[in-house]
Amino acid sequence: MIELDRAGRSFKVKRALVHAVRDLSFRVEPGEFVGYLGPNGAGKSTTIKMLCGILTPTSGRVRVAGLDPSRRRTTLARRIGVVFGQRTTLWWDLPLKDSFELIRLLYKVDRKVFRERLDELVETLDLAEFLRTPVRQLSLGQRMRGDLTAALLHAPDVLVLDEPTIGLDVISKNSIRAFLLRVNAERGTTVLLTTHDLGDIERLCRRVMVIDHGRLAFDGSLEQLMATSPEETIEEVVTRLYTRTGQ
Ligand SMILES: Nc1ncnc2c1ncn2[C@@H]1O[C@H](COP(=O)(O)OP(=O)(O)OP(=O)(O)O)[C@@H](O)[C@H]1O
Repeated sequence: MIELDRAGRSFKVKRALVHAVRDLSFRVEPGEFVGYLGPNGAGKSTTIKMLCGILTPTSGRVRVAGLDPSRRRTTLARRIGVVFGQRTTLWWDLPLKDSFELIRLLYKVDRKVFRERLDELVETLDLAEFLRTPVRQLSLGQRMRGDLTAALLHAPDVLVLDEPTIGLDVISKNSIRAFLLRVNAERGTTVLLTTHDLGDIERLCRRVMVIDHGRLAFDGSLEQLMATSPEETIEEVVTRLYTRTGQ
């Protein structure tokens, strides 16, 4: 579903070249739920931007659902849903339901199918009482549930989440985590999740990839990650991994 083959992305900053992602190769199969970890500046957002077609790789190859994201961005948009926890993709001044209707029109989703999907998402994410509220008046947790709904209305095969639980309280976090597990289990949606919250990883991800300095530093199951140092907590294991690769 996701395939990177020696993908790289560099940026020219003044006269220097910053290698945000180097020689990155991995595959994510349909239905997997993968955590994508790494310290600040490791290259996670750059990877995600290449997956959505926002950034073109400067070397190597990226494929999502068999498509080259930067060349087939419009076609890919129908297969992928993306949530950036740090900023909304909803229309700031519009009531939530109007944002959803605009998404229906943009993706040309059949009215009846849309209604059914929206009803289900609104019920699961408990959004009914906020549908008429402008996005700018929503709390962070309410807004995040709105963003998740928006990302799933066109029933994508792949869901890419960039810090979807950032700033949320424990209750909101737990409800979003339960929702994501359900989407993955019931719809078979492939999920790639970037987070600094290791609770997200423990609760959600069967597989974990760690990137540092643009390179893959670990790729394996959560059990394998923990088995690298059985006495340690996940925070300790990840800290050690970040420190080691950061040297
Ligand atoms: N547009 C850009 N121009 C120049 N350098 C960039 C650009 N985007 C990212 N970088 C650099 O690439 C590296 C990787 O950045 P990226 O945003 O992918 O990291 P990240 O893992 O998402 O970090 P964080 O956890 O802090 O969000 C950093 O050194 C960053 O400064």
